[in-house]
Amino acid sequence: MPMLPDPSIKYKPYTPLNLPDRQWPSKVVKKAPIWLSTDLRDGNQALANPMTIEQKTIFFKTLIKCGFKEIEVAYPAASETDFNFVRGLIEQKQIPDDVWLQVLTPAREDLIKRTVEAVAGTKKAIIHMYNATCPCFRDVVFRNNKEETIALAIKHTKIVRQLTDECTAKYGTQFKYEYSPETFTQTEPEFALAVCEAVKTAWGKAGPGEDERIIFNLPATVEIAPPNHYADQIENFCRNISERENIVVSLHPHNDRGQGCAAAELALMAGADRVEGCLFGNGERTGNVDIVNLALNFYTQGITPNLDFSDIQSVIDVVTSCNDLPIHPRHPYAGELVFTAFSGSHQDAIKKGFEAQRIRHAAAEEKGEIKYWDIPYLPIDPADLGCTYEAVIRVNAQSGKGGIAYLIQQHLGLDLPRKMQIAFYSVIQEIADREAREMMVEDITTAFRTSYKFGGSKYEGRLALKSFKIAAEPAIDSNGNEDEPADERRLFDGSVSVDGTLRVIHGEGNGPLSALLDALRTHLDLDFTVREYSEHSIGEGSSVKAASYVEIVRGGQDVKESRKSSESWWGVGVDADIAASGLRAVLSAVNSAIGDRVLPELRLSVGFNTKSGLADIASIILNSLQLELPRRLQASFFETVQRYARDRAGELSYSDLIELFKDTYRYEVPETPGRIIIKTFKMQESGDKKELSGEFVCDGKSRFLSGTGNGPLSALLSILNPQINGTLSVREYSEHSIGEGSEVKAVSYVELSYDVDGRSKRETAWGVAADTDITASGLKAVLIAARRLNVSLKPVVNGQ
Ligand SMILES: CC(=O)SCCNC(=O)CCNC(=O)[C@H](O)C(C)(C)COP(=O)(O)OP(=O)(O)OC[C@H]1O[C@@H](n2cnc3c(N)ncnc32)[C@H](O)[C@@H]1OP(=O)(O)O
Ligand SMILES: CC(C)C(=O)C(=O)O
Repeated sequence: MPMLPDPSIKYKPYTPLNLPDRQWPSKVVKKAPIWLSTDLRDGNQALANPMTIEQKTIFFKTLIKCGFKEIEVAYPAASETDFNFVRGLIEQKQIPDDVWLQVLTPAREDLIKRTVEAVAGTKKAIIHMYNATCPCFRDVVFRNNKEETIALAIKHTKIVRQLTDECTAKYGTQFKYEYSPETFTQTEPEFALAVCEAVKTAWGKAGPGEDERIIFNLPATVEIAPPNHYADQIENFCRNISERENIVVSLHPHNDRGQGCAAAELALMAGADRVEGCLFGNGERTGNVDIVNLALNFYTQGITPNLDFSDIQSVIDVVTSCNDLPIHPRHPYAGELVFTAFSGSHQDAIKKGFEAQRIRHAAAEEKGEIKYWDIPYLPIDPADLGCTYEAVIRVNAQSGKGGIAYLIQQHLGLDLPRKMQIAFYSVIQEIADREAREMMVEDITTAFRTSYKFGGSKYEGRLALKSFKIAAEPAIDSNGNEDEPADERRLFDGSVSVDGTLRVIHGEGNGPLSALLDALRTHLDLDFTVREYSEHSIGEGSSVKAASYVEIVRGGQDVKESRKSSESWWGVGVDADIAASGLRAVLSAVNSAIGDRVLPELRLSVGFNTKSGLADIASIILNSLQLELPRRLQASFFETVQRYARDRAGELSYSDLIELFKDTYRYEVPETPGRIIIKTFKMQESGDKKELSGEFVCDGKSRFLSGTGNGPLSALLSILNPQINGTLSVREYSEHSIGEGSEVKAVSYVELSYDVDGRSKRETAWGVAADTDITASGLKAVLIAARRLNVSLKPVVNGQ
């Protein structure tokens, strides 16, 4: 059957109340009402499979935990289950002293008796009696006229009074009485008032004390009108019922028009004191009013709701399992999608909102002001309900850069610059479109790591920084201006893995990044310049790290061109050292830029292009012996290599080169009896100095010698210098480890200079040595350098 073109031939509109002086529209509710949960009665009676005693017990405990002080637990006359459940609660003393047990009964003597019996012995009980008062029910269900309806209510109220008085006398149970004219909203307003006046008189003991007041529960049993009509009806009732102070006006909205919450809120403005409803809106048909929704509406107005949903998920779990009904994903406050934004503009606003709020809160904190929650699209802080921000932003093809950047910030701690957000957004968009699915956080972080070669060896790109040193040297002041100090130039010396092979590279620039780019240009033929750079810190205290972001463009363009260039690549780097984070960011961007481009191979070049030749030879030593030669040693060895190659007409293989290195520096070559050998040694503290003592063999003669210095090397020189003609001193020293775990060794590089009186030229030589003991490696390196300098020993006097 189609819908009617003119529904007025079938449905009557509601009759508005003539209340021209209504006050409620300008009232503001400033405190939460008394709440009654009727989950275990109205909610339960609406279930296909009403709850078992076990389920009701679990639910009851949850309601107590949420803070309900009035709970309608059953319709005890309806079933053994309900009756026994109530008895169980009482007999097992499961009811806190401040909680009222409410039970429902129709206006029938036998059923009232059974109901009072159910609660006998409990501390506090509310007997809730109802009978139908509206014309349709009067005529159709009860076939009673108005007088008979009032008489029924009076008679059974008196029965309730008598039975409860007897129960109080016998068991000490304290009673309140609640009466519901069903369905209030469809009852003539003056008749609803007349019935309630009659019931109040019949009850005979309503007073102004908190526990003396009679409860008139005014149900919108079926929601048949807009919420303003309910508010008018409630205001009219409150204004016209006598002894208002002796009455609790209670609301019992249903949700047939989907306006249960609105009706309750307007009716509270109209003067009601109490609300009956169910968690998440279970109940007959479309349900009772949702108390969680109402309570949290109060909360988000800054009003304490007197109910606690700070672990809303545990409440959802109990309610859904006991009711065996799901909660809609869009259900206010509780649905799994209600704190989630998929769409780009929402995500962007939320991200900006969090940033702005952080700043606002910091300022408010300083001024001792309230830190108000004010985030676009999020009326409540999910954390207040025990939810995480995890699901606030979820990404699909409708999402924008802001949301994606938010997730990167949340999960990787990176605050991407705006232009990089745009660049990464297109990466995600492409995947989301192609795969036509939601992008989970892990999809996004993995795409980020893969795109920017970020996050450890697993994501390493074709170029990866292995070690580096940045040195400063004064720049030549081209202006010749002596008043201002000249800027310093930066020298980059480092090793970079290039497609798995270690390469030693050197470069110079105004700063570390341009020095690295210069090194890439020189050694790998990669020409890029930085167009944008930014950085921020991650974390605090000793664990603080720097995150750097760079945008590079092709080199060889002038500033104007490079500013306009539409082709650019972004990179990111994180490191405890800020220079390292910037260098990593450059390599990350370069990795994107080079794609599959073939890079110049590592070759043995001993020609006159010293910059790359020197580095290539250092790279070969690094790859074969794992030795990271200091810059000056590279230069020194390079000269040796060039001489060697010249003597052999340029013929030099990789293995020749390695042998040449070992031979030159006596590296990993068994010690041959030299002019000075250390056989055994001991280091010990001597005041704030170090004392070295040991057995030395000088020109084949064993000597026990000792000396002190600031460290082992100066202590050794203090031993050697008195034995030789001239003076040895350390010009440069460095060390690093090679190998891993128990195989780890220290390698020391020492450059000694040798001054001999009468010789105009000071001689220098390098020594390289490795040992599992770092002191021994340093001492050995000194002795190798000394032997290479051909120091002449003084003659031995008296065995000394
Ligand atoms: C709006 C609400 O939610 S009201 C609460 C509704 N909840 C329930 O009905 C759940 C529990 N109900 C039950 O278990 C049963 O209906 C019982 C035990 C109360 C009564 O069962 P029965 O005696 O078999 O009667 P039945 O279920 O047919 O109820 C209808 C009878 O009760 C009468 N009745 C209905 N409401 C009331 C009332 N509030 N006061 C007095 N009598 C009433 C009807 O007029 C009808 O009487 P009739 O048999 O003389 O025509
Ligand atoms: C018993 C009454 C209050 C009721 O449940 C209703 O009218 O919906």
